Amino acid sequence: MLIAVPQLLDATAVHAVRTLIDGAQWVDGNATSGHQSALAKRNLQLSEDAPEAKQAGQMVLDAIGRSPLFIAAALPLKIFPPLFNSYADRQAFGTHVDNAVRIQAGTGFRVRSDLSITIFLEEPDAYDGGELTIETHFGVQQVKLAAGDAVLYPSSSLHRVEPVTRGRRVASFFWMQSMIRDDAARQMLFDLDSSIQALAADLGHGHAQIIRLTGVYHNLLRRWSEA
Ligand SMILES: O=C(O)CCC(=O)C(=O)O
Ligand SMILES: [Fe+2]
Repeated sequence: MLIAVPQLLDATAVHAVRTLIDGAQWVDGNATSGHQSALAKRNLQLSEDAPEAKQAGQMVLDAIGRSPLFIAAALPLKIFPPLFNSYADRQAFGTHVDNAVRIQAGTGFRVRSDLSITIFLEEPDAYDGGELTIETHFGVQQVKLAAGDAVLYPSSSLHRVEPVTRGRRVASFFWMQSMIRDDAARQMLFDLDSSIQALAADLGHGHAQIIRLTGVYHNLLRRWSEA
């Protein structure tokens, strides 16, 4: 399932993150790749332990913590510290799936990648190409969103970044272990939650049937989640 999260970062946050990272030192993106990805990957990344990456990463974590849509869609258990990448001059990332387990250098913090996210940090009209192309059960989807918008997608899906032929594409990306490992189960919980929220807006959270449905949501989460 692909889920767009519009304006996960507002314009002020995008500007603050870009100001920090644009002045930082970028390195060959293969620093974080697995063997298969390394063959396909041609881009630049901020080094994981660059102070700018840590500070900008914290801004991204603050933003996702404030987004009810992100939380409802991802149901995150563990989040790999946000990374930042950039593509220009025909750089691209060929078709791959993300490594199943990410281990943070230095700390040994381990995250099973259930979900991947790309947060676009450049306006789409500032560059050509650079679509995130994701193969789904409903066919191939191409994603290129406004600065500050994000897309969540299963880390298990084949995906690639198309060559950037003009300008520069800048993004934040990272992986998450969800409380709900199974994509279909997570999608059902998200649909149920979204419908409950929409009904509650009409009928009020105190409505007896909304209370029952909210109970069903939590009881499914209790049954299925790792916490
Ligand atoms: O830049 C992107 O949107 C995705 C990057 C990616 O697929 C990866 O680093 O594994
Ligand atoms: Fe990837």
